[in-house]
Amino acid sequence: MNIAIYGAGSTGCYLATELLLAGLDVSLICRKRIKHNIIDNKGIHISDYLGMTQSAMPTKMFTDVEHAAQFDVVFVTLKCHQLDSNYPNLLKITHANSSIIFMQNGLGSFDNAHQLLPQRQIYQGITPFNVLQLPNAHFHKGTAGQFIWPRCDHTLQISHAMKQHGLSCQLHDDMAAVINGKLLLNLNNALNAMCDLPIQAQLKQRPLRRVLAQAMQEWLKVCQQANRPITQFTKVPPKWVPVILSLPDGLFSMLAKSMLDIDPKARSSMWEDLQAKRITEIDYLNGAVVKLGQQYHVATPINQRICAAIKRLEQGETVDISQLTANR
Ligand SMILES: NC(=O)C1=CN([C@@H]2O[C@H](COP(=O)(O)OP(=O)(O)OC[C@H]3O[C@@H](n4cnc5c(N)ncnc54)[C@H](OP(=O)(O)O)[C@@H]3O)[C@@H](O)[C@H]2O)C=CC1
Ligand SMILES: CC(C)(CO)C(=O)C(=O)O
Repeated sequence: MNIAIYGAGSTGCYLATELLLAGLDVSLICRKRIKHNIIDNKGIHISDYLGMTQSAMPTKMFTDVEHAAQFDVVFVTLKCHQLDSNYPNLLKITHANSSIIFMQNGLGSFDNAHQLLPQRQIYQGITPFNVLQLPNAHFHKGTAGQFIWPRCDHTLQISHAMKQHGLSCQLHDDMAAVINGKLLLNLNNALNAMCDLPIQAQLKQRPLRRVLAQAMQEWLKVCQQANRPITQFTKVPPKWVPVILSLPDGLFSMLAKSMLDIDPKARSSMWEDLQAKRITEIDYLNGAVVKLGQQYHVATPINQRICAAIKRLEQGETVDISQLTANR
């Protein structure tokens, strides 16, 4: 089985390293700057918030698909808005028995995949933790979790190889529920980017927690109305997460120890996007809640305001976050 990571950046390089450490054949399809960085630093270096460090060199690295082989499994770790233009390349580097696993956050990014990738096994996977790209081909995992993939023949083989090397992943049968559950957590990406604080410091501020709680309540209402199942990612069921977030500081720190037990420097990927002046994934996160809210007649005023604020930040304008937190 040969594996490719298509669009290897933060999460893709981290994933590639875990798979290489499991003894698998893993190639990257990546930008020239990533390839040269990995060569100059003699491999990809990963670390995590618990002190783990590991390194590995990809089997091969391609900066265009013309010279790439056909792969049995392709993990697509592009940003949401980069998918549409890359379907022809994904078709070229796969065959009729390939599995293509899309690892994007949020909803709606791979709506066109089934039509544009005929005769391919198409799945969605999830990275439930944060990865920060540091200098010298170093990728740091700042929060807890394991890669989550759909159960299929290829992921069963990968999971087996990982287990044999002391690594782990989770396989699920109902990825739609997992995606809905992950979106609940990703509703914090925009707020984290806007307040410009590490996630841990942000969660210590009750007004910011209460805005997040309201954004989550809106998504939970949409899920209920639309009959969408939602997987539990936290110690408590999804409907309790906004309740706990809204508690006064003392009670929150007591009850939400695991939420706060993260790298004190970890930030959301949207914070990284705004810092790098890249377009964000807001349309697929809070924007997806607004869109489904309209479809199912659920009001989503907080998510609408968050989307509008992020759009202003994308345009280089400033945003006063106290307008969102006022009276909360
Ligand atoms: N970062 C994180 O902590 C987490 C991210 N996620 C999700 O995972 C997905 C991927 O995020 P992330 O890993 O941060 O994204 P990155 O931007 O770090 O990685 C994507 C990479 O693909 C490159 N790329 C784009 N087009 C091509 C192409 N045609 N050929 C080769 N390379 C290409 C990008 O280059 P360029 O920048 O030049 O476009 C970039 O290096 C997102 O949906 C995100 O929401 C989920 C959990 C955590
Ligand atoms: C892990 C988490 C929820 C961290 O914010 C994330 O998915 C992201 O940064 O995109």
